[in-house]
Amino acid sequence: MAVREITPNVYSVGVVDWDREIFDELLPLPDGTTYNSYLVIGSEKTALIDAVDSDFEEEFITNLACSGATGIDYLVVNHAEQDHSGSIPVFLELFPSAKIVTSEKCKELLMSLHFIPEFRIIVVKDNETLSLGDKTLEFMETPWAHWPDTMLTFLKEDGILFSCDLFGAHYASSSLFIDDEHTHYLLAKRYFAEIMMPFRKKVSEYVERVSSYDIQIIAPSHGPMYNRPEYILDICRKWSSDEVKNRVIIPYISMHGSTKKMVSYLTESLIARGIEVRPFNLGKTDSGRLAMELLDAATIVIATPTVLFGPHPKVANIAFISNILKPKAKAVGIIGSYGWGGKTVKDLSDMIQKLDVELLEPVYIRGLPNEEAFLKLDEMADDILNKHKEYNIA
Ligand SMILES: Cc1cc2nc3c(=O)[nH]c(=O)nc-3n(C[C@H](O)[C@H](O)[C@H](O)COP(=O)(O)O)c2cc1C
Repeated sequence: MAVREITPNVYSVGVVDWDREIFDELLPLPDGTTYNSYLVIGSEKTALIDAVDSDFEEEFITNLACSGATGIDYLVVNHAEQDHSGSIPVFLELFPSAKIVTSEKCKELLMSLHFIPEFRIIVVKDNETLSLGDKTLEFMETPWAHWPDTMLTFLKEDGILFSCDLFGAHYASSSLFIDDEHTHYLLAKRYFAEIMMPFRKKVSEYVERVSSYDIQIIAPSHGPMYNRPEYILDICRKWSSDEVKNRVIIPYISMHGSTKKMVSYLTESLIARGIEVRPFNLGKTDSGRLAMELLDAATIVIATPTVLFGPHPKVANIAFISNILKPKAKAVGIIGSYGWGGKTVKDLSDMIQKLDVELLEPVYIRGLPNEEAFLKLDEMADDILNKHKEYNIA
């Protein structure tokens, strides 16, 4: 991506990864991503904010050469993850007098992840400032958004918050700023659900903290920048709250149709009670879409047949992922079908121990669902409705 000016003497020098389809070998990227890097040229010193993935170091170095900067004194590293830090070793070779400016925790990580020598690193603390002459950088420690090392950098004179992974979105775009908030919304939601949901209490704290600053632009490390910061601050405030919707999601697998009949029946039964429902066939759904729904649903009903004495592996995988993503749901139900025996309900309950949820009475039946099974599913729907009324959402 070409070097572009954001405000006088502040440039975007990052790269676009149009083709990336998966992140962390786990998260589908329907719209690619970007690795953003920003150059701040002060009257006395020049700082680069974050670097890019090592796959793009050639393009990155070309961007720096085209930026017009005569030298770079500091590389501010907000976060040590390799998609931002992978090109740091090459950068340090090309700019032998540049120093890395980062948090104590990030220093440890950079030294172990990239063997960066300690003498090249300056550690800064929360609220510390660094003068570049007519421009001043202020650092805010924000651990666990989403690694323990993370910090944000605020360029005071221009009101630009370099927010690293916080407020990001995986969105390959040639636009510097968001051109369509509607299109962006779902990508930001997917990103938040996959990356920030487990740390939403921290995110909530950080949203309030940065809201007290006079921010004109938020410049994240993935996706376009925000020249209307309140848009992303407002939605992150909502996503990081405890607020849930009168909605049930049903991740399911069915090999031969019995569990699917139960899912279809429960879906209709919930709709008849005025509850929104979203069944997810785990044979087809991408995990990011499911994560997005996990951000809103008050209840999760996991539906699986028994396979080799336990839940179907695709369902077990989603139960495991839900357990670590820590969605906001307040209740969980288990339904499904077995042939001769096993411990599916117990195994699944054990897999979601980290979730602070009420467990509904399971409906786990032998073979095809009969009238009695359908009555039990109606009872589960009644139970869900009552709970949603208790939560004041139905
Ligand atoms: C590969 C395979 C393994 C199975 N293992 C078990 C098992 O360990 N215990 C059991 O009760 N049923 C087992 N079953 C039977 C299914 O749980 C049963 O047929 C169920 O009704 C299938 O539900 P579905 O139609 O939703 O796929 C197994 C079925 C298959 C295909």
